Amino acid sequence: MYFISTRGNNEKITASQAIIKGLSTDKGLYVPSTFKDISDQLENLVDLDYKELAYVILKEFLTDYSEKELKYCIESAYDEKFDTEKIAPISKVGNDYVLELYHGPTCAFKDMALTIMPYLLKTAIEKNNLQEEVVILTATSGDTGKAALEGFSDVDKIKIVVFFPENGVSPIQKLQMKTTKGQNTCVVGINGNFDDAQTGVKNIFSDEEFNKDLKEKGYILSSANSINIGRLTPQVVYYFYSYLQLVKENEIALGDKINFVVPTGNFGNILAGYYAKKMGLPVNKFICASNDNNVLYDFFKTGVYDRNRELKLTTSPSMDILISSNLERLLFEISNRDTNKVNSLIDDLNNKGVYKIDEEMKKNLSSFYGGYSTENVVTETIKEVFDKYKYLLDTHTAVAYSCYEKYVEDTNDNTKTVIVSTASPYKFSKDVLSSISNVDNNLDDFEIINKLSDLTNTKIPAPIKELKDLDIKHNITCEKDELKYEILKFLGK
Ligand SMILES: N[C@@H](CCOP(=O)(O)O)C(=O)O
Repeated sequence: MYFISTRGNNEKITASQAIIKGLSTDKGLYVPSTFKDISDQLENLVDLDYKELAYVILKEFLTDYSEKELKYCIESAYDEKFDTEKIAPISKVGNDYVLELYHGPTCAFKDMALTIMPYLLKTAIEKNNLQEEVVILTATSGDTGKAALEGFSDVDKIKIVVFFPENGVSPIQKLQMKTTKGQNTCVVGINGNFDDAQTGVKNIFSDEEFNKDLKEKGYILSSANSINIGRLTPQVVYYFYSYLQLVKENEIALGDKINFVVPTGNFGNILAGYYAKKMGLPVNKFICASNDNNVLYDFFKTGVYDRNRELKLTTSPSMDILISSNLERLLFEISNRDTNKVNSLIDDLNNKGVYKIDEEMKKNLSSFYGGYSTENVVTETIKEVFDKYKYLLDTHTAVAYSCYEKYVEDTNDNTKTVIVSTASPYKFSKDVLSSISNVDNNLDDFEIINKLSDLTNTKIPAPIKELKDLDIKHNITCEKDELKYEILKFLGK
């Protein structure tokens, strides 16, 4: 197994090299050369715990890591940093299942990969005898940033710079990032949106002169976003894990197909599920749930991807995205790996902001269904689910839940369904609280959190509770064309 680019420049590199590089030289994304079908092994995997299963899955992708190296990375990641031994527990809500991916150190699904990625990258640095220090650039709409900062804080030979939209994340997400300790961390709020941050970072990756200059100074760049396969591949694990949990608990029989509903922004999470399907996981549909930024909904409906619209700020900020990076990896697969087609579509996206896939590619989208939810529906859903089941959804999971309700209404599909819950409701406490009760405008963020806890009888996650006592460590803002300057300033160059 090796990694190749979605844009077909004939580069073939190992997993550890791809993790160091992040993005391919031709600006494409690295994809696995093949997918190993493990459907005939599923029966033997039912009783494995999260770590054991992570090894079974990851060894099929990260083939240049030895068993010892991979097990070390897995053991170091999935430990008491998570507040449950299950790591990714499932709660039954009505007839459906909610896969809770927010039990890690920063209370969002990004922890599922960003707790292991620092170990994978450190091992990669050693394996490849890299002399330079790695500078991780991360664009975030709220969740990736903190999870990456937490994972890479004070890791030797690595520095991390996070760019977030100054006015496009929740107050708690912002506080989480700004209070990050670690001598090697830098957090910058930009006057722009997430797409500006992500495009800026991608442009820096492909700026030959800047990269050459950094290399002379002893640095190379990498990414902690899901464009990096070191981020993406660990996310495949929880799709298998949730399926096998349902088998173990006799909710489904081995081989039954299930649906997954995934709140989606950058398309990394849902793509990881699609990769699991390519490895033989029995999946009927992936329901791709968007908020008011419904560019993906339109794409699945019409085959046209059109980012020429205004980005809306919503109560589910982590999904406030119009350029879904990982869709390029899906284009690669649905075109049967035709890199000419991928290049032409991406050229159209870059030059005109819009592309249209052909009928053949559209046919290969049959595993997906696109849905979206408006702000009012999100609010109503949080209330409805809490009133009915006493289960508290965060705003992103509420988008998923309501898209699923609409899907059932449209299709009458009664396949068992897992709703992927991507964040703790406490990260979006004001919007969650105001969905179920009146909120006094004079309350500060922590009074809101306490009220939410009292009212719903749910526990405030420790990493959020402790934010109150932490000092602000980062207070930089910049314009969207000043990213390079901020990086150099941080590096002291
Ligand atoms: N939702 C993200 C945006 C970046 O996505 P990623 O999965 O590619 O890191 C965020 O919270 O930052």
